[in-house]
Amino acid sequence: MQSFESPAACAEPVLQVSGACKAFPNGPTVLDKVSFDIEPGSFCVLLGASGSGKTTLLRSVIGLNKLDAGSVRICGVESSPKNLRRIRRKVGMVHQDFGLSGRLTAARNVMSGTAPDLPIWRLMLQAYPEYMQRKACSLLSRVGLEAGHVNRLVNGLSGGQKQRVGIARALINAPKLILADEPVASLDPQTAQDVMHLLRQMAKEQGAAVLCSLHQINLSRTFADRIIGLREGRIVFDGPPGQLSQEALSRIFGTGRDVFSPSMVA
Ligand SMILES: Nc1ncnc2c1ncn2[C@@H]1O[C@H](COP(=O)(O)OP(=O)(O)OP(=O)(O)O)[C@@H](O)[C@H]1O
Repeated sequence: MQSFESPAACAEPVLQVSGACKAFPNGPTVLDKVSFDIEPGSFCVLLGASGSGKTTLLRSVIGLNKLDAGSVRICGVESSPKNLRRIRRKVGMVHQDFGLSGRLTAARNVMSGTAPDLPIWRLMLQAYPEYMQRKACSLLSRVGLEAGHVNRLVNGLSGGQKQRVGIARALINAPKLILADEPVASLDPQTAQDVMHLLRQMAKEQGAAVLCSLHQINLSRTFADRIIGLREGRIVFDGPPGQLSQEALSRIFGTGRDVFSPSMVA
């Protein structure tokens, strides 16, 4: 089996999801035999309506939800409790609600992304090595945060600025895979476009694959290399954006009245 330390790590698929099944106690099946691989560097959108299982799938990939059946491998290593620390070093996360500490500065939030590699005392004292501070500043500059905001508390930043910080934090460990859960859901349409563009550009630059959940059809078409359509926990479409026909959209979203509501189109 390939180890993370090997220079050739991740020549195989970055992510392999195999027969993933999940149901919550007394609830319906949320993931139903979900299987797919993601190749290095690919920008893959997980497209589905609310409740289709996108968040559950992303949480299962990183081991936050335990699967009832099936497996997840990241760079060939099984995502299991005993491997969790190693796995998380290879994965960056971008959250819908940014997942930042509002009372910490932008730079400190970015450095907190190095948690799996730092001794706990450094995290508690917020005592980050100088090279890490330089790296955080460099990333914040690359994601377009103005220099004057680097040492500002995140609470004082706009939504778009916060998500730039979130992307910089996801990148600080040079991940092979970025998991982004509805990363632009709370942003206005123009900022959503800008942030999606940035996420794609930064991931491509760094050679990271992305699995990004979205419910906006236009954003998926614009930014994805590949779209996986999820409906009621099943994959009902898997292909490039050019193949996302009206019929495929009906499979993903059904034919209900709100299928093509304006809120889906960013
Ligand atoms: N911890 C939980 N306990 C019970 N049911 C849950 C739990 N988490 C999710 N669910 C249920 O699983 C289903 C899928 O939820 P999930 O959040 O994965 O969907 P989603 O596609 O991400 O939706 P959204 O776009 O609204 O975030 C929903 O019916 C939800 O109510």
